[in-house]
Amino acid sequence: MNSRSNDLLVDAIANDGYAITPDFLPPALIKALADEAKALHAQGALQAATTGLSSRRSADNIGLRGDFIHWLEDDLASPAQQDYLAAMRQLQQDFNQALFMGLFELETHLAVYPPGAVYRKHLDQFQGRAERQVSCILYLNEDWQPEDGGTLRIYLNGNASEPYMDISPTGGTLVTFLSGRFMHEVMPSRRERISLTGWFRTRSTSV
Ligand SMILES: O=C(O)CCC(=O)C(=O)O
Ligand SMILES: [Fe+2]
Repeated sequence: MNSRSNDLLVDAIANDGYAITPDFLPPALIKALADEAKALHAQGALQAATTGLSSRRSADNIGLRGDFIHWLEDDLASPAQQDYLAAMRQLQQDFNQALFMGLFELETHLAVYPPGAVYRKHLDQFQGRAERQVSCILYLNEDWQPEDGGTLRIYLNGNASEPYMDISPTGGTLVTFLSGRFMHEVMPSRRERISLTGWFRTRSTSV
């Protein structure tokens, strides 16, 4: 990835609040990250994701959010994960230099959505806690076809159900958007759907 593509991304965030960047990372790296997610899933090492601040999935939670996740830790990162983290550090620096965003750290997890799983309409900032500033979703799916479904639906006008835009989770595509501005939703897919999702944060604003 070159800095010119980051320039376009940063400009799009400044102008529109979101950016869609195909081929953010090279295909070999995307494949390595996808293989790691699949291996973790096969080992049963992924945890059922939860919503809000709770850490346990309840029966009705699964209808809200059906993915399985693995949080990345800097000191345990594989070489492929380190390459991803380095690209994200560069992006963080570019955001801070161009837009004075004061981004301070990245929290990130792998996510596997089994066929049919969804993540219902939500905002990535938890109520009363504004540290998550920019949501960054990198898709890891090879040969995703339109009929596979699994689009990310981003609502463009607050809580209103229209207008919206649908983005296919094609491997290598990075979607970034302002975490506090856009409600969004993961639609069901007929294939397993894999991603690496990160949030750039500012320092805690909660008291
Ligand atoms: O995977 C996606 O397209 C979006 C995931 C998401 O909204 C989240 O993890 O908060
Ligand atoms: Fe989200």
